[in-house]
Amino acid sequence: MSAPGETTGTGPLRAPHAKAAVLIEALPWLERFRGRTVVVKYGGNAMTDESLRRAFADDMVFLLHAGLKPVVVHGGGPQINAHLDRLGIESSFTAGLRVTTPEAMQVVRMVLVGQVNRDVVGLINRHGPFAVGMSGEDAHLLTAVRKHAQVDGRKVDIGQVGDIVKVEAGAVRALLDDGRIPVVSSIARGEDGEVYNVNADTAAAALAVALEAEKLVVLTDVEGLYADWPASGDGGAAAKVISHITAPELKALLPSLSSGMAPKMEACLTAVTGGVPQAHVLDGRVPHSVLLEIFTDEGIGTMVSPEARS
Ligand SMILES: Nc1ncnc2c1ncn2[C@@H]1O[C@H](COP(=O)(O)OP(=O)(O)O)[C@@H](O)[C@H]1O
Ligand SMILES: CC(=O)N[C@@H](CCC(=O)OP(=O)(O)O)C(=O)O
Repeated sequence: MSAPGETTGTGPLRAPHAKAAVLIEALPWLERFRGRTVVVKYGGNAMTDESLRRAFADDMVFLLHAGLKPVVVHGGGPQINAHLDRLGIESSFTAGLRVTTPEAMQVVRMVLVGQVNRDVVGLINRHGPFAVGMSGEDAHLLTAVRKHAQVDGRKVDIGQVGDIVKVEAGAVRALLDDGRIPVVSSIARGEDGEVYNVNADTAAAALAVALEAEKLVVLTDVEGLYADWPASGDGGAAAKVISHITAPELKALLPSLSSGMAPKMEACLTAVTGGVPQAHVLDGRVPHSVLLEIFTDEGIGTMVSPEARS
């Protein structure tokens, strides 16, 4: 590692200027986002590599020190799958949502709240006393009702999966005002006394709307929304990522989307139609993708905006 002021790479004169240019490029974005809330959905598929996990935690602490108010909503689909497998419990998905039996619900809650949430909080807190973990059940943060999936125009029962009907974000706001980073698991309470499994993209969007966030950032394991999925699904040279899509365009595209992308893009649509100025789907496999998106001129991944950019 080089000491401050030392030069590396392309030459003794250019390197410091290039570094200064990177910092200065961030200035308008620092001015724009200072004091603003950014909700970051951290998908289970983007959590598998240790160095990427550390880079993610660095990014959240960087945002905090830069004067933004980051809120993390995490997933953990692959981690839940692994635990269900170990227990010999079968799991299946309908329209991108886990069919959640009462038995599976216990595992979902245990893995998200007891394992993944703790891991994310621990990673961030290597930097200091910043992250505070919460389940969506805590302080009535997320209230849900039982959801049914729509398959070919039919309502299909998918068990204890919830649709969020109410967000009481007071506890999250209090943490933000105290300079903390709330880390939220996507479990919701029901007014019927049940506990519900909520897709983490959906939970992040609902929270972004309730907090009047400036941005929703969704980290996943692809570059963004591919136009010609599944043909471009290997991410090869021919893969075409949609860099910008408006809410009306996305609404028209939604019925054709499959698997995990369906709830993800629906969440982006919910966010921007609910008043969040921008939602982004980014590649969580790229180190520091959140910082690149927020603080550099060329956006990455797929951006969803309410209307066309002027
Ligand atoms: N049009 C599309 N563009 C990109 N990925 C898509 C598309 N349609 C389906 N997918 C799939 O959706 C996945 C992301 O959803 P998911 O697995 O639920 O991720 P996460 O755990 O990050 O929420 C991608 O890895 C890809 O396999
Ligand atoms: C209803 C539903 O599908 N819930 C998800 C919750 C976790 C999640 O969304 O995790 P990712 O973001 O990693 O996909 C599940 O049980 O897998």
